[in-house]
Amino acid sequence: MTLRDSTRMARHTLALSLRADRRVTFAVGALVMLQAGLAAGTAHAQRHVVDAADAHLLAGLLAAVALGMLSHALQIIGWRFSHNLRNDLRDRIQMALEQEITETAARIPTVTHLERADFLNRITMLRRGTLALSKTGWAAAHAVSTLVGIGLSLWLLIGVHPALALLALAALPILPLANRATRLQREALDATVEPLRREGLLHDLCLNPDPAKEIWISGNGAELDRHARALWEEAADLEARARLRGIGGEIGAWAFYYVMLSGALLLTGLLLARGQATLGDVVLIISLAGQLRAQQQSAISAIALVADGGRVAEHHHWLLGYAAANGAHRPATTSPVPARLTTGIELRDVCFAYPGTDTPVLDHVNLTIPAGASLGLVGINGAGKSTLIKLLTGVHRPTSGAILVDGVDLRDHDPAAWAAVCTGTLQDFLKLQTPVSESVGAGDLPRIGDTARIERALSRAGADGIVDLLPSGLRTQLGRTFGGAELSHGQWQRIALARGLMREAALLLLLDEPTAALDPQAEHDLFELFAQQTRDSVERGAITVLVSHRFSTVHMADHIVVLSQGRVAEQGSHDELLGAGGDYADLYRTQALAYR
Ligand SMILES: Nc1ncnc2c1ncn2[C@@H]1O[C@H](COP(=O)(O)OP(=O)(O)OP(=O)(O)O)[C@@H](O)[C@H]1O
Repeated sequence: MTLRDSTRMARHTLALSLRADRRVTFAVGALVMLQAGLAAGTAHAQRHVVDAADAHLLAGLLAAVALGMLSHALQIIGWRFSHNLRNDLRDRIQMALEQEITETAARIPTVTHLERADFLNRITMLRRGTLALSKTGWAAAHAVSTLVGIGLSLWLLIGVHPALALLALAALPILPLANRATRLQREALDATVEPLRREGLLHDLCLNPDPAKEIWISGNGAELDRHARALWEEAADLEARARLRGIGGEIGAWAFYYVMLSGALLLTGLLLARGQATLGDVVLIISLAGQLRAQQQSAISAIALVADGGRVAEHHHWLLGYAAANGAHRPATTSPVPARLTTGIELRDVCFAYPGTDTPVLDHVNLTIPAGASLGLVGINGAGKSTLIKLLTGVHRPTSGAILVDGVDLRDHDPAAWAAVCTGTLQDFLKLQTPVSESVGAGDLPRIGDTARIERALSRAGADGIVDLLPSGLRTQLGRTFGGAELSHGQWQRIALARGLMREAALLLLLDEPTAALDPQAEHDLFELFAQQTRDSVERGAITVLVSHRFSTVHMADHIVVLSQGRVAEQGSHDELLGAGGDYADLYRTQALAYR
């Protein structure tokens, strides 16, 4: 944390406050600054009330009472107003910050960062700290106002006796200790991020219907709960100990302050006894001593809040740096995505390792998919098929090597523009719990209301029969979470497939085991349909890539690639691979025998 982080965040949050409501921001600013003079004004008036009464000056007494009342009333009313308005602004600043964080993370191309534990930890620390961030600007304004107020109180104290200025210095040791207390708390909060993320995940497992079924059968619920509770207790314990350590130091410093305050009162008593101070001065000291303590405490809290905002701002700074370094602010397109493919897609010496690992999942893959062709990808579990699909969509980028689209590196295309011409269904598809029309239409958001297209997609995915059985057809709410109709896993998969078929003019159709829950004949029929559509879309040069463990389906593809441990083990047409007599031929014959 640096002073620069704190200042930058204070300026940024005040700018957000202005953006949220200009007039209220200025009004609150004026009220906060007014507070500085009102405390001294009240004490000053009290002194004159006593001195005027002592001297039997009725006019002076009335004027001092009126001034004191006005000053005190403005102080209380101003504080109430500014406090409520500031809370409202703070909520709006916090919302704007949350939005900024989400948008910054969403602008980072690929999803690689979402699979990095350090990124997820940072984002969690940042999101847990948005309240602290949102307070930074107004805390800084409040600190300035109270410091001015302390200055005015001191000026009045010095007027009675210069030694009384020491009362202001007596609070100084509290400042670093209060700062230390918030630092310890923030460090504890940051240190508990990972255990609390684990705890949340474990509890979600028990509350989410899909994993909850397996947990029920395995009888692991109580154990998971115990484990989650232990993680929570560990985190709560760490935070509580940090709070106690912080408070311990502060108590000592406040004790010192009260010793000094007693000394100030004693000194004023002595001055009064010697006739060097008036009764009004004694009242002034008593009043200011109370006010000064409140002002000092307020200034210390405000400064500690600004410092805490600076600590969280360090995570904010990290996120902006990460986003900038990873292309979130790069000019959108260096090369426009073609409207049609003419040569096709080439993987040139592509290697890939998942973030945080060194193991190559794809190892020097060289492969050409001609425009207008269908590609079948086969290989045992873990061979790298889904990873290859993810690289083709731009969800991840090759660690080395390149993917060329009509000869242009995929990195040179705007990731969003490339994603807009890709479609398909992935292995871990979404079960969108919305009305059927939206669950399918979401595959092509601009056409979410195009009923004819939705019906066409459902029919191509063989899901029209499912909708016919639903009580309100396309308007039927899906999923139990909102009291809708529940589907079987295979039916959900057909809906997901229909969603993937919404983009009729896509250049790349990716099907990663899209029909694993369907019987082999249904999968065969569907892929026959897709292969035919690929051939029909010859003028767009669209490519279809299918991952499947069923050779009876894959054999229809124009080109087949066998992946083994991230490498291309064999490739060619079905006939070429059968003729080669390698692993593909063996596995094809084994499956053919099994289905005979
Ligand atoms: N998000 C990830 N982070 C780290 N490693 C991963 C990740 N996803 C997959 N892997 C690893 O990459 C390798 C290839 O996985 P991939 O999902 O591409 O295989 P696959 O051929 O599609 O397998 P399957 O037939 O089981 O779907 C596996 O060894 C897996 O452990």
